[in-house]
Amino acid sequence: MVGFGGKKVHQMIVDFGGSGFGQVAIAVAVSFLVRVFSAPSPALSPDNDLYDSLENGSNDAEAPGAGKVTPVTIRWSSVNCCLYDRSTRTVRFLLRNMSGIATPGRLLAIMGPSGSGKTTLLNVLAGQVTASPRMYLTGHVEFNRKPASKSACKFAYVRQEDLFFSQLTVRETLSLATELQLPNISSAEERDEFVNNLLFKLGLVSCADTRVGDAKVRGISGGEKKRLSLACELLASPSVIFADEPTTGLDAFQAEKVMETLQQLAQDGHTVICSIHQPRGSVYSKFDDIILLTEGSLAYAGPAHQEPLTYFSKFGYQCPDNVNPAEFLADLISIDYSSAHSVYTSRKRVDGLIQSLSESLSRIIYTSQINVNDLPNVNGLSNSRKKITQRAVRKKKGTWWKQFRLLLKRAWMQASRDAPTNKVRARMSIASAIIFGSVFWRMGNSQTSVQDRMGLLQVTAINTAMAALTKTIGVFPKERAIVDRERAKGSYSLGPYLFSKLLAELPIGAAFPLMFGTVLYPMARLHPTLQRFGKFCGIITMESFAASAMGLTVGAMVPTTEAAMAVGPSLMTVFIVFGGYYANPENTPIIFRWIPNVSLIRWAFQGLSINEFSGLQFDHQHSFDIRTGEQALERFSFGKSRIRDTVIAQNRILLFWYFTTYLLLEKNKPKYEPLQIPADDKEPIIKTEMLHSLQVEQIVEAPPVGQVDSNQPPESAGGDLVGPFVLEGAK
Ligand SMILES: Nc1ncnc2c1ncn2[C@@H]1O[C@H](COP(=O)(O)OP(=O)(O)OP(=O)(O)O)[C@@H](O)[C@H]1O
Repeated sequence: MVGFGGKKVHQMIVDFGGSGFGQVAIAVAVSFLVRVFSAPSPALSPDNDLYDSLENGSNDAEAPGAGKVTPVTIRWSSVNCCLYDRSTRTVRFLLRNMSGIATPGRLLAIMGPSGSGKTTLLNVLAGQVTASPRMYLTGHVEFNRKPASKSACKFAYVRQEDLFFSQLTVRETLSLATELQLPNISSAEERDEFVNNLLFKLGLVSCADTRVGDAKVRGISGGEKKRLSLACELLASPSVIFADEPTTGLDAFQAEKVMETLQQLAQDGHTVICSIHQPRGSVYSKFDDIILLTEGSLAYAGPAHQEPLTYFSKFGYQCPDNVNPAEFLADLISIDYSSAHSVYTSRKRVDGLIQSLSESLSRIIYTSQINVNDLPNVNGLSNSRKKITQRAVRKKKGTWWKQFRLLLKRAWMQASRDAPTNKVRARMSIASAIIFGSVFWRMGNSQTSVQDRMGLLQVTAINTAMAALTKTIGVFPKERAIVDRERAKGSYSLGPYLFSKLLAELPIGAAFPLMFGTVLYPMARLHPTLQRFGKFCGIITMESFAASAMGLTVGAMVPTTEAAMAVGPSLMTVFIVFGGYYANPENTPIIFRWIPNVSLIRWAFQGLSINEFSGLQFDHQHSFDIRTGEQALERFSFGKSRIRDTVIAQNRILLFWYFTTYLLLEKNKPKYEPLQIPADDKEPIIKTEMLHSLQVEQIVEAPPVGQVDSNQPPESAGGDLVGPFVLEGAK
C-alpha cells in the first residue's frame, strides 16, 4: 500500500470517510489525480468525422507546423439544412439545395442579407454545425474529391468573436500558441523567427508588444484582433481558411486590411472562404468568386467582379454606373420590408432569381480548370519556416509537463497583470473588512460577544466564499470558450490546464483573504495571537479556493456568464443555510443532513470558530453563562472538532469541484451535427421523428421557390442563360 505523509492510504480513507461523502470524495479525487498525472491524453476533438480525421492526420495532410499547404478544392452539392420548430410544428429550411465549389488560390465570399444563411453554410462546409435534435443536415461535401468525413485536410476557422487572454501581448499570444501547437520547434531562436515572420505576414509588427486588451483596458484594435485570430489559425498551416464575417465591427480601413490579408493568403495557395454582409467597393474587388445567398437559397454563384452584373443584367437588372457592385447585389437580393407592396415586388424578384439560378445550375458550365501545380506550394511564410517544416514533425502535443509549464506561464501572466480586476478585488476586500470591523468593533469578553463573534465568523465565511465565487464565474465562461477552441485544435489536455490554473492563481488568490484578515482582525479584536491570526487567514484562503473551484464547475456547467451568475449564488445559498449558524442539521429533514458535510461555508465557519474560541475566557455572572470558548463551541456542536478537519474537508471539496469541472468540460465539449447523405439528392430529408409530428403541408419552405409569375420578364429568362458557375474538372 502506498504511503502518504507517513500514513497508509487505506488508513487515510478510513479517517476521511467517516461519512459516505468522504469516501465518494476520496474516490473521485483519486481517479482525478490518476487521470491528471497519467501520460498526455489524446487531443480532444469535436465529435464529427471530418474533425476527427483532421485531428488524426492522414497521408495528404501535413503534421502541425509542417508549413506546406496542400491545395484543397471543396465541392458541395444538394446541401439542405432544416430546423424543426416544436412549438409551431413546422420545418424551416436554413439552407436549401446549396451547391458550389471553392478552389485553392481563390478568395470566395459568401454574401447575403442578415439571416440569409451565410454562417450556416460556412459551418456546414467546416463540419461545425452545432448538434441539435431539431436540426437536420443533408448533402455532399467533398475535399479533393473525397467525402468530408473521409478526407483529411487541415482547416482554420476564424470566428466572428475574437477570444484571447487579454493581458498577453500579441507576440506572447503567438509565441505561446506556437509552443503549444508546434512543440517540435524547440529552439527559441527558431520560434522567435517563426513568430516574427507571422507578425510580419499578418501586418502585426507595429502592435507586436501591445497587450490584446479587453473591455476594461484598451488594447489592440478590432482589425488587429481579427488578424491575430488569423495568425493563430495559420500556425497549423491550414489548407482551407474559413472566416465568418471578418470585417464585422471594423472601420473601413481595418476591414480593408483584413480582406487584404485574406486575399494574400488565397494567393499563397490557401482555399479561402469568408462570409461578408455588404462590403464596400474596394473590398468587393478583392473577391475572386462570390456566392449570393438570400433566405437560405442561392441567387448567384460564380466569379466575382463584372460577371454577376452581366448575369443579372440578362434579367433586366442593370447596375447603374458609379454604384458599388456589392451594394447593388445586396439590394437586388434583399426583401424590402418597408411596405406591403415592396415586400410583394421584392419577394417576387428574389424568387425569380433563385428559380433562374436553380435551373441554370443543372447545366453548369465548367469553364476553367485550376492547375494546382501553378499554385505556390508553400504559403510564403519564409525560408525559416520551410526549414523548420522539412523536419519530420510527428508529435502533435508537447509532454504533460511542457503543456503544464506553458499554461502556468500564461495563467500567471493573465492573473498577475490584470491590474483593474486585482485593484477592484483588493478594494472590495478592504472595504468589506472595514465594514465588518466597524460593525463588530473591538469585541470584548462579555456574554453577548459570544454571539457577536459567531455572527462575525459566519459573515466572514459567507463574504469570502461569495467574493471568490462571483469573481470566478464572471470570467471563466469566456475563458472556457478559448480553452474549448484550443483543445479542439489539440493544443493541450485538460489536466495540465486545470492544474496550472489552480497553481497560478494561488499567490494572487491568497492575497485578498490576507488583506481582508489583516484589516478585520485588529478592528474586531479577534483572538489576539499571531498564530491564531495566521490560522484565520489560512482558513479563509482555503475557503476562497474551494469557492473558486465551485465557480469553475458552475462556469463549465452552463453556457454563459449570465446563466452562471444565476446558478452560482443560488447554489451557494444552500451552503449558506447549512453553514453551521442558521440551521442545525439535526433538526432538519434527514434528506438534507448530508449538505453540511459538503458546505464549504460550514467547514470554514467551524474552523474559524475553533480557532477563535479555543482558550477564550468570558465574563460570567450566572451559572448558565458561558465561561469558556470550549463551552461556546459545544453549543454549536463543534466541541469535538479540530481545525485539521476543516483543512481536510476544504481540500476534499476543492478536489471534488475540480474533478466535476474536469468531467463537465469533457462532457460539454462542442458537438457537431453530422452531414447525412441524401437518399434522393433532389429532396431534402427530414428526420423521421420530425415527420411523425408533422403534416406534410406544414413543411414551410423559406423562401417559396418557383412561385413566380411567368409574365414577368426577369423570371422568364430561359435558354440563353450564362452558367455562372466555374467548377473545376467537368467538360
Ligand atoms: N441552431 C439554430 N437554431 C435556430 N435558428 C438558427 C440556428 N442556426 C441558424 N439559425 C437561423 O438561421 C438563419 C440563418 O442564420 P445565419 O447565422 O446562417 O445567418 P447569416 O446570414 O450568417 O446572418 P448574419 O449576417 O446576421 O450573421 C437565421 O434566421 C438564424 O436565426
